[in-house]
Amino acid sequence: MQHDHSSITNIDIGTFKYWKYKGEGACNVVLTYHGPNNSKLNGRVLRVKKTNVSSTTIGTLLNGNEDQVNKDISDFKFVADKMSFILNSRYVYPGEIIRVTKEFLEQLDEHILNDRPKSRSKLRIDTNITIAFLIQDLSMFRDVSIPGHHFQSPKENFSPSLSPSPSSSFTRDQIICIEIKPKWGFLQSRSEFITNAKDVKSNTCRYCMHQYIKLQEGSISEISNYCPLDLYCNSNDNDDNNSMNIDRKKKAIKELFYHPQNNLKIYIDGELAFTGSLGGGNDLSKEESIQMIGSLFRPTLSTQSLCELVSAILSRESILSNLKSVQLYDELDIEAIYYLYCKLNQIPNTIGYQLNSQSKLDQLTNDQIREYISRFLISATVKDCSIMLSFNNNSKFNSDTIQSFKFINSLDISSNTTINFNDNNIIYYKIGIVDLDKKKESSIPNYYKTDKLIIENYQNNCNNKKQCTE
Ligand SMILES: O=P(O)(O)O[C@@H]1[C@@H](OP(=O)(O)O)[C@H](OP(=O)(O)O)[C@H](O)[C@H](OP(=O)(O)O)[C@H]1OP(=O)(O)O
Ligand SMILES: Nc1ncnc2c1ncn2[C@@H]1O[C@H](COP(=O)(O)OP(=O)(O)OP(=O)(O)O)[C@@H](O)[C@H]1O
Repeated sequence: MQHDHSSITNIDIGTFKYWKYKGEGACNVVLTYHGPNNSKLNGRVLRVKKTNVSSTTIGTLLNGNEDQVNKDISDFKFVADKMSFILNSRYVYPGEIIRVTKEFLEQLDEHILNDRPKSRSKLRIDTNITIAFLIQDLSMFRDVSIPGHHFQSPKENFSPSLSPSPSSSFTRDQIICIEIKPKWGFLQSRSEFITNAKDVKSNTCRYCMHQYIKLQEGSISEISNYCPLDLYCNSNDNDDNNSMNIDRKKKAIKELFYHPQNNLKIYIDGELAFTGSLGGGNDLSKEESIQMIGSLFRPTLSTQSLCELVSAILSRESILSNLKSVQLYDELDIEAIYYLYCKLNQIPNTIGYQLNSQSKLDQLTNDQIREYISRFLISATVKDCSIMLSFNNNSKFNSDTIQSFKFINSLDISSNTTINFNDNNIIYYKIGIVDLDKKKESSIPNYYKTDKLIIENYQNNCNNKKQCTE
C-alpha cells in the first residue's frame, strides 16, 4: 500500500527537551511545547502512541511500519473528515500528522518517565511508530506561554495588533481549562431487540451502573452521584423545564468536582491542577476536593460560581447535543450488534437466548450489517471522548454578577473586531473535543461481555436501584 504523503506535514519539532509531559489516557501520551519561540509549535501539543497489546498485534499482522503508517493516516482522516463533519468542525481539532524519529521517541520516553502516573507508566511510548500528531493545545489560548500575547494567533482570529500589553488585566488572569469526559448520555433501552435486562437498562444509565464495578474492583472508593444524563439534558429549551434543566447541568458539574475519577481534569495556565485518582491525581474525599478546588483559583472562584460559568458556556454551545446525537448511532444496542457481528464473521455467538424480533435481524444483508456496525463504532468513539473548555478567570465573575457577563467563543471573534481586554464583563472561551480515535470492530465481543458484567453486577449488588432521567 502507498502512503498518502500529502497528509503528512513537514514540521521540525526540535529536540525532545522542548516537550513537557502534559497528560495521558489508555493509548496516548500528550506533551506541551516548552521550547524557544516558534510560531509553528507555540500553543501546540504533541500526541504520541503508547505500546499496547493490540498495536503489537497490529504490528505483526500489518506489513510492518508501512501499513502502520497507513492505518494511522486513515485514523487521522476519520477524525479530520468524518468526526469533524458529524460533530461540527467548530469542535474538532484534528491537528497535523508529523514524522518522528525512533531516536526522538526513545529520548522522549526516558525524559518524561518520572512525570507519568505510576499506574499508567507500564506502557511506554511506542518507539517503533514513525508518526505523531501536532494539535492545538486546548487547555490554553494559543501562544499563552509568551507573556502578554494570549490572543496572538491569526488562526483564532484575534488581531495581533490588539494583543494586550503584559500589564493589562487580561494578561494577569489565569486561564482555566475544565476537561470533562462525559460518557454515555442516553438510556440503553431504545433498541427493540434488547431482551437482557430491558427493565434495568430503561431505568439506570450505563455510567451509574458501571460505578458499581469500579467500586468492586477498587479503582474508586466512593460511588459518584454524577449522572451523564444530567449533564446532557437540554438547557436551551424555551419551556418550563429550562431552569430545572440548568440546575441538573450544574448538579452534574458539581458532582464531577466532588468525584472527578477520570471524568474531570482542571488545568490552570496549561498545567494540570486537579483530577481524580483514575486521572492520575490523588484519591480525595468530597470535602478534600471542595477544599482543593477552592484553593486553586486566583482570585477566589467558588465551586458554585465555577459550576455556573461552565454550565452557562455549555448551554450556549451545541457541543453536548451534537455528542449525544452521534452517540445515538448506537441504535441496536450491543446485544443485537454482537449477534450481528457473530453472524457476519461466522463465529458462534454466546448470547444463549433469543433476542426480541430476532427474525428482523436475520433478514439484514451483510452490507446492512456492516453499516450498523460502523455506526455503532462511531457511537463508541463519542461515548469515550472528552470536552476541553478553556476560559479566562475574570476577577469580577461570581454567581451574583453572572447575568451581566457576556460569553464569547474565541472562534466568533473576527479579525477586524476590536477587543477590549480590560472589559471586566467578558469571558472569552475556547471549546473542543479530544480523543476521537476510531474504535476497533474486534472490540465488539469485549463490549458485549462488559455490558453483561455491568448489568449483572448492578442487579446483584445495588440494593437501591437508581432512576436516571433523559
Ligand atoms: O468501556 P468503558 O466505558 O469503561 O470505557 C473505557 C475507558 O474507561 P472509563 O470507563 O472511561 O474509565 C478507558 O479509560 P481509562 O483507560 O480507564 O481511563 C479507555 O478510554 C477505553 O478506551 P480503549 O478501549 O482503550 O480505546 C474505554 O473503552 P471503550 O470506550 O473502548 O469501551
Ligand atoms: N489538544 C489537546 N490539548 C490539550 N490537552 C490535550 C489535548 N489532547 C489531549 N490532551 C490531554 O491529554 C490527555 C490524554 O489524551 P487522550 O485523551 O487523547 O489520550 P488517550 O490515551 O487517547 O485517552 P483514552 O484513555 O480515552 O483512550 C487528555 O485527557 C487531555 O488532558
